[in-house]
Parts: sequence; structure tokens; C-alpha cells
Amino acid sequence: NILQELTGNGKGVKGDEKKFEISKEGNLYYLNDKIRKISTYDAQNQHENSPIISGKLVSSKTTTFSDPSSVDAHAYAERTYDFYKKTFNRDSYDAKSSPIKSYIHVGEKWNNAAWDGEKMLYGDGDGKTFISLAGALDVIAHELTHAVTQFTANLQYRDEPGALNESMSDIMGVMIDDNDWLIGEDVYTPNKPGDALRSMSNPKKYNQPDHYDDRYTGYQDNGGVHINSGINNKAAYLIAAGGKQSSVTVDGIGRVKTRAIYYRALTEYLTATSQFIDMRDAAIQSAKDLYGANSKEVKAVKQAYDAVGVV
Ligand SMILES: O=C(NO)[C@]12CC[C@H](CC1)C2
Ligand SMILES: [Zn+2]
Repeated sequence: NILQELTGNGKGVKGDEKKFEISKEGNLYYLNDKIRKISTYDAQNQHENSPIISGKLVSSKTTTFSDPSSVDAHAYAERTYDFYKKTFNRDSYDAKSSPIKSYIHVGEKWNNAAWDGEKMLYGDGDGKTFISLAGALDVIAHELTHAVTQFTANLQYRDEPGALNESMSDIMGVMIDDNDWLIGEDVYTPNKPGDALRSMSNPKKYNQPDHYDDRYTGYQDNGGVHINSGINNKAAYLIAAGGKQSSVTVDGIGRVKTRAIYYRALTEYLTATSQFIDMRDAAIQSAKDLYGANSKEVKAVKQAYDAVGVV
């Protein structure tokens, strides 16, 4: 049976008008997209580590929704769902059209967002480091890509596999969001325009390494998962945009082919314990599968991993 489409509207975290799919039960409207199976809940500031975050499905007396975090969490989850379906023909994070549940207002001024293994959690931010983290499409795509990774390569969340896990989420985050190579810029430091949490084109700008010889080998951050992701992020940037690093020149192949290579590597070749060298091999093999063994795309992948010292 074809579900009747019902369109809701509201202003997002940045004050921009958005439209999205809702449903009506009785005399209330709900953030429940029955077509994509996406629903959005208010966690009412329950702590992010509480075992079970019960939440209230966001409702409204009219088709207009007034909570900006709920508007963006819902609309951006739809955008991410559509990106994966259209770009990779993947139906939700598990490719089995599992429902996507998002919880906003998690914690107190929580400067974070997370996929907790079964649902999306968004903090409101403290208003200085972050504003509501639901307000950035690249953050939502980053988090939902953690879910995709969990159901595919399932890269362990520590050391080199963990940095690759993080990098995959950054790569898909920038691919879906817009034509920049920045992560979190829409919700990071509201009083400092023009900065970002991370840069894939210039990881060092935000204290990430861009070469394997400079990798972090300590114990913080699960063995540097948000630090060493910069190395693979730079490689992905170079494959797409081209450039020169450590006297290696890469001839870029564009964002569309780059994301196809990484999606294929993630879903066909990477495993839970893949190291950076395995990422290089998986990307080369994926490029061969997609474009041919002697293609310029394969050449670009090899050059990029040479440039970041993963050889
Ligand atoms: O990289 C992350 N999680 O693994 C972040 C940290 C701040 C943004 C929301 C979640 C990105
Ligand atoms: Zn992450």
C-alpha cells in the first residue's frame, strides 16, 4: 500500500527553512517518516551514557515543527538515507531498510553526537564549542556512516582500524554535505566563523597528521582514532582533488569516483582489524574493480597513499 505523503516544515538550527516527511495520528503530527522509516525523539536531557534513552516521539499540533534540533535531525537523516540509496543503492545503514531513530537534546550541553550501536544521539552543545550538533549535515552523515561501517567492515574503534573507521565517516560526511572538505563547520565554535573541527584537505590545520610517519601512537582517544584519521582523510582528498605532498604529485579523479572507491573498499574488502596498509590495498583493488587495472584511477590511489606515507 502506498503510504500517503505528508510534508512538515520548520526552521533548522541555522534558521533555515526545511521540509520533511511526517505522519499524522489522531489530531497530532509526528516526526515519523513512514516511507524511509526515520523517526525523531526528544531525549529530554537524559545522560548520554544512560543505558536506555527513552524518548518522546517529537509531535506538533500543526505540520510546522518549532524545535530546530528536531527539524535538522529529521531532515538530515532523510538526506543521508537518500544519499546512500541514490548513490550506492543501499537501503538504510544495514542495507535491510532498518529504521533510523534519532534522539535530540541528549545530555546537558553535550558537545558531541554518536551512533550508539542502534540509534543516533545528538547533544545540544554548550553554545561555545558547539551549537546543537544536529545542525550539521556532515555530522549526521558522519554518524550514520559509523552505522554503515558497523554493518559492513565493522572496523574496530581503536588504533589504526579505528582511525579508518573515523576516516570513512569523515569521507562520507563531506561527500554528502557540500563541496567543502571540512567537518563540523556548521556547528563548531559559533563565535569563530570560518573554522572547523577537522579539515581533510589540510589535517594539520586542526592538529591531525597528514603523513603516516607522523602518526600518533599513544593511548588517548582510543589510540588516536580522531587524530590519525587525518592521514587517510588526506589520501582521500588527494585522490579526489589531486595535489602534491612529500614530493609526490597526485592527479585527482573527482569526488564521485573517490566515494565509489571508498564505499566499495568499506563494503567488500576492509575487515574489523584492517590497518592503514590494508586500506591502501583495498582502495587499489576497488579502483581496479571499478575502473581497470591500468586506469588513471588506480594510479591516483597509489600516488595518494605514497604521498601520505602508507606504502
Ligand atoms: O568525530 C566525531 N565522532 O566520532 C564527532 C565529534 C564532533 C562531531 C560529532 C561527533 C564529529
Ligand atoms: Zn566519528
